[in-house]
Amino acid sequence: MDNPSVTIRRPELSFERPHRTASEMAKRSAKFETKDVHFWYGSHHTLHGITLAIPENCVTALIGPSGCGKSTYLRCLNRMNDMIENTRVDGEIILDGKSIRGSKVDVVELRKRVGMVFQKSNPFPKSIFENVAYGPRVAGLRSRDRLEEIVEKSLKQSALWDEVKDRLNDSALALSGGQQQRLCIARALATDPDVLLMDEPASALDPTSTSRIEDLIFELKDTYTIVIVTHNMQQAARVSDQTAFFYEGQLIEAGMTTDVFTNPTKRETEDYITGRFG
Ligand SMILES: Nc1ncnc2c1ncn2[C@@H]1O[C@H](COP(=O)(O)OP(=O)(O)OP(=O)(O)O)[C@@H](O)[C@H]1O
Repeated sequence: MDNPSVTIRRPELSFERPHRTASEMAKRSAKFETKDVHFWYGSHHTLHGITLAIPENCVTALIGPSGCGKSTYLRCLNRMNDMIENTRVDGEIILDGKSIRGSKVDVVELRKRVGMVFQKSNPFPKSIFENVAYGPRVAGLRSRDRLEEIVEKSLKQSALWDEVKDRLNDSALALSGGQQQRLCIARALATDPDVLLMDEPASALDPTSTSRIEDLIFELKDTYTIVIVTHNMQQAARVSDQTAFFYEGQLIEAGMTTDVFTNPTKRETEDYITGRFG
C-alpha cells in the first residue's frame, strides 16, 4: 500500500455542524448491536464476523473501498438481503435489545421501523403527495386528514415542504434530482421509523443538493438513528458521529469520527483515510 508518489491528505473534520462529544455518545444506548455477523452470496463469504454497536440518535458512517461489504452490512439491518436469492446470514443482529433474525419477525414491520434511502432516488411515477402517503396507505391508513398531516410533516422534516406545498398533485418525476432524493427521505419518514439507513444518498447529487442532504442528516439525528454508507471521506467526517471502516468484509476499526479521522488505531484505516488506497 505504500506509494510515495500519492499525495497524502487527511480529510479535515468540519465542526460547522458539531459532532456529538464522547460523553454525549456514552449516554446513548445502542439502537443496533451486531455480533459476529457473517454473510454469504452463494459461496462468496462477504462479511466476516462484524461486531458493531450503533448508538441511538447519532450518525454512523460506514466507509471503505468499493466491494468491502458496506451496503451488504447496511441491508442486514432491515433484512433487505432476504430479497436476494441464495444468500445466508449468521450471527446476531439486535434492534432495541431484540433479535431481528428468525422466522417469527414481521419483516414488513421491521422495514417500517428501519427505513431506507438509496443512492439513486427512486420516486414512484405518482404525485408528490401519493409518494409520501404510499407507506401509510399500504399500512391501511384511509383518513384523508391524517394522510395530509403525515405528508406535510414528512415533507417539512425533509426540508422540501416550502418548495412543493403548492404542487402536491404534480408528478414527483418532475422534481430535480436533489428534490427527488429529499422526497424519498420524506417517503421513508412517513412510516414513522426509528432508524434511517442511507446508501450513498448524495453521490448522484450536485454540491448544493449534497449540502442540503447533509444539513438534513444533521437535523434528523435528534429524532432518528442514522446509518450512512458513503464513499466520500469528507462527507463522513462532516456528518457522522461514529465511523466504521470496512475492508475486505472485515470491520477494521470503529469509533468516534473525531478519533478515527485524527488518530486511527489501525494502519489500514490511516492508509485509507489519507488516500493511500481505495
Ligand atoms: N446481489 C449480489 N449478488 C452477489 N454478490 C454481490 C451482490 N451484491 C454485492 N455482492 C458482492 O459482495 C461484495 C460486497 O459488496 P457491497 O455492495 O456490499 O460492497 P460495498 O462496500 O457497498 O461496495 P460499493 O462501495 O462499491 O457499493 C462485493 O464483492 C460484491 O460484488
